Amino acid sequence: MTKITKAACIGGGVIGGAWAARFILGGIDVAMFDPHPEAERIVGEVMANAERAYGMLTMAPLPPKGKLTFVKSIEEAVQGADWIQESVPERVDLKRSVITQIDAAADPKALIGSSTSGIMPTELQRDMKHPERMFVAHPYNPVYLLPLAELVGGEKTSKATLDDAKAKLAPIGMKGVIINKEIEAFVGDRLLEAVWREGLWLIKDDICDTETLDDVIRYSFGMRWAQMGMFETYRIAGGEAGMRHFLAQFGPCLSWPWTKLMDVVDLDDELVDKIAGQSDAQSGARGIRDLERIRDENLVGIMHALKSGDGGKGWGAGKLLADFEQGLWANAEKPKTDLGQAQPIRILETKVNAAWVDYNGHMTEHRYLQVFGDTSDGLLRLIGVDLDYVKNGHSYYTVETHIRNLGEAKLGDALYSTCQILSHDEKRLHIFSTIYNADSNAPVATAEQMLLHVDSKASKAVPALPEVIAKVTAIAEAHASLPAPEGVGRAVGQKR
Ligand SMILES: NC(=O)C1=CN([C@@H]2O[C@H](COP(=O)(O)OP(=O)(O)OC[C@H]3O[C@@H](n4cnc5c(N)ncnc54)[C@H](O)[C@@H]3O)[C@@H](O)[C@H]2O)C=CC1
Ligand SMILES: C[N+](C)(C)CC(=O)CC(=O)[O-]
Repeated sequence: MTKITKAACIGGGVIGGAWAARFILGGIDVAMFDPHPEAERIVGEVMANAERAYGMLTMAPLPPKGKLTFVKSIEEAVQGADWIQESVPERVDLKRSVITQIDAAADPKALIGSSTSGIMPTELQRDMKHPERMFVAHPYNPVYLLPLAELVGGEKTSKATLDDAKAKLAPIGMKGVIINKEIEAFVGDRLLEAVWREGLWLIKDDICDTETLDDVIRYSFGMRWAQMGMFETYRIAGGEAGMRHFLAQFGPCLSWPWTKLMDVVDLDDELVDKIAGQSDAQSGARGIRDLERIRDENLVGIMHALKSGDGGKGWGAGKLLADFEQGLWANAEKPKTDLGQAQPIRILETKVNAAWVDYNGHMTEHRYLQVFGDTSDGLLRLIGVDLDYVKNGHSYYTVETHIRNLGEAKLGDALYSTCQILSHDEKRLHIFSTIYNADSNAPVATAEQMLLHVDSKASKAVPALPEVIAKVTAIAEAHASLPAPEGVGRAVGQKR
C-alpha cells in the first residue's frame, strides 16, 4: 500500500491545523510552517479536540502518533516531505507564491496539495517548475473527521499524481474523489454556495432567522444528505416510478421560481450585523472549541450509525470507517501476550469518552457491554478468529452475558480489560472478563459470557476449526490452574 511517510503543512489555521491532526493521528510526522505568533497554541487546541474525537471514533489500534514540529520557513518544512499541504488564506496571489516557493524547495516527486475552496489548480500551478505533481486536495471541516477530499487536477497535473494522491489518502481513513474537470469551487462548494446564497436571501428578507434556517436543515434534509446525498434520496422520493417520475413532477418547479439562486445578495453592513447578531443569539453562549467538541461528538455518532447501515456492512462514511478500522487491525502490532501464562490475558486499553457518559456522570450501561464485546473480539483475534476466518463462514456468537458493575467509571478514566478462559469444548467458549481502572487497578465491572462457535451461513453451532481449538486449548490449559474468579456463576437476586 502506498503511504505518506512525512507531511508538511503550510498554514496551520482552521484547515491546516486539522490536516496536521489527521496526519499525526495517522502515524505521520508533520513539519508545520505558519508565521502566526499563536500558531502553536491554535494547532495544539485543534489537536486536543482531534485526539478526543478519535478516542470516541474508534477502538481499533491507531498507529503510534506522528511527531509535530514547528519550523521557521517553507523551505525547512518541506525537507523530506512526500505530501505537502498548502492551507494559507484564500487569495490567488498568496497561494501561487507559496506554492511556487514549495515547488522550488521540495523533492520534485513530492505531492503538493492545495486546500483551496475554489481556485482552479491551473491558476495555482502557473509558475511551478514541476507542476505535474500539484493538485487541489479540497477537504471538509473538520478534516480529521470528515473523510472526503476532492482531488482536482489543473492543465499540467498528471493523471498519475491524482491516482497516487487518492491511494495515499486511503491509509489515513480518507476518501479521495477525483473530479473529472476543473471548475471554480469544484463540486462540494458549488452545491454549498447555492444553498448559502439562498439562505442569505431568506435571512435578508426576514422569511426566518438563522436558528430557524438551521433547524430546517438539521431536522430534515441534512440527515438525508449525510447518508444518501441528493440523487439517491430523490430516486426514493419518486416512489415506485423512481427518478423519472421525480424529475417529471418537480422539474417544472425550478422555473416557477422556487429559488432566487441567480441573484447575489449584497452583504452590506446592515445584513452582516443582522446575521452576526442572530448567530450570537443562537450560539454565542458557547465558545468555538466547545462548539467544535459538540460537532465532533455528533459527527462520530452519525458515523457510528452509518457503520451499522446496510445490514451491518456499513454505508457511506460508515463503510469507509469500517474499512479504515479493518486496515488498522491488519497493520496493528500483534500483541506480545504470552498465551501460555497462568494469568488472565490483558486485552484492551481504552478511555471513558464523552459520548459514553450518562446523566449520572458515569459510563452508561451499554458501553460496558461494548467494552466487554471488544474484549471478547480481542480474545477471538488471539485464537485466530479474525476477519478472514469470519469471511470464510465461521465465527463465535455470544449467547449469554452476565455483567456486574462494581465501581464507577467516569469521563476520561483510563481503563483496561482482561479475559480468562473458564472452560471450553469444540463448540463452546466460557469466558470471564474484567474491566479495571488503569490508575488504581481496581475492578470496575466483570462479565461472564458463553460463546458458541457457528457456521454463520447455516446459522447453527458447529465445531471450531482445529487450529482455533488448538489455540483455545493452550490458553485454557494455562488458565486451568487459576482460581475461579470471584462472582463466577452468580445469579441476579438477593440472598435469602
Ligand atoms: N475554513 C473552512 O471551512 C475551509 C477552508 N478551506 C480552505 O483552506 C484554506 C485555509 O483556510 P482556513 O484554514 O479556514 O484559514 P485560516 O485563516 O484559519 O488559516 C490560514 C492560516 O494561514 C497562515 N498563513 C498566512 N500566510 C501564510 C504563509 N505565507 N505561509 C504559511 N502560513 C500562512 C495564517 O497565519 C493562518 O494561520 C483556504 O484556502 C480555504 O479556502 C477548505 C475547506 C474548508
Ligand atoms: C466555506 N468554505 C467554502 C471554506 C467551505 C469549504 O470549502 C468546505 C467545507 O468545509 O464546508
